[in-house]
Amino acid sequence: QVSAAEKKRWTLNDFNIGKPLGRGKFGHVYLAREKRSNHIVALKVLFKSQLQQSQVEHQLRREVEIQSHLRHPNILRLYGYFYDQSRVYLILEYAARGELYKELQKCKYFSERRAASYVASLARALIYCHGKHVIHRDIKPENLLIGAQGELKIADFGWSVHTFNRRRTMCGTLDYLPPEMVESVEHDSNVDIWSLGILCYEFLYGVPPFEAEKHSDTYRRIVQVDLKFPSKPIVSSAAKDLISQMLVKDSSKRLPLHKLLEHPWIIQNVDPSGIYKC
Ligand SMILES: COCCOc1ccc2cc1OCC(=O)N(C)CCCNCc1c[nH]c3ncnc(c13)N2
Repeated sequence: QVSAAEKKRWTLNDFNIGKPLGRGKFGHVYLAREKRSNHIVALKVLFKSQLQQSQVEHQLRREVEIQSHLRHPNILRLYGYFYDQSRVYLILEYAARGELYKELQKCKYFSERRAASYVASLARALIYCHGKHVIHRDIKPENLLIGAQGELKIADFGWSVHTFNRRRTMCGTLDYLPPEMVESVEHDSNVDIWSLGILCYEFLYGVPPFEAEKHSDTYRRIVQVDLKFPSKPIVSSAAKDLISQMLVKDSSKRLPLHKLLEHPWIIQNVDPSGIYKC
């Protein structure tokens, strides 16, 4: 069902623009208030010229289409969009505590309770997405935001499988790609289990498991699943067990997401309070 917000033809005049919230590859994000309802939102402004240059406009259209139908507490809402002659505007839910990667940088690494709570939220969001045949949400830290109650929000529209070539063209990090993607074979929703395992490791150790100086070394470490657990910081064997069950080369043997939610480390550590210190 299409809500009233989605049917309406929005224009820039409907909003008071506030402080900038950050800048991404294709544009800036601003805090904004919709004048009639006084509703606070985030407004992402994308330049058509840049979208055309990178040939991503049709992909953005499809991702906006997908995103506008997703309703989950851990997926950032897209309320609507509009455009003028030079820009595309996305009207988004505002995440009051900002970007997760900045939190991770500040804390260096998270406590096991905080890491387990985030991993459980992401698993629930991914189960929801897979139920709607949406896979490969780009769940690296840069695309995760924190809401006012400390809850995690996936902000990136999870450029779906069609943007696989985006990975090859956009020189983004390989760190989160599973073997079947770096080896360019077809992949399914199990890629998200791998990426979540990478993220769980990075929450606990502060760095992704296969990080290396050169792309070629990261590539080799991924395809060989060269998984090592440093002695510092001290991490429970339950956490290592979970990560080891997710970072498995054979995608059909990775721990299914609903099983992850029953794993002892998740059961023992999830802290729904959302109040975390470093
Ligand atoms: C094609 O685009 C798809 C949608 O992508 C985004 C939607 C919303 C976003 C960020 C998005 O992409 C990443 C990006 O632009 N940056 C990394 C720069 C801005 C960082 N956000 C900062 C931020 C703070 N409180 C927020 N509440 C809601 N959204 C936010 C933010 N940002």
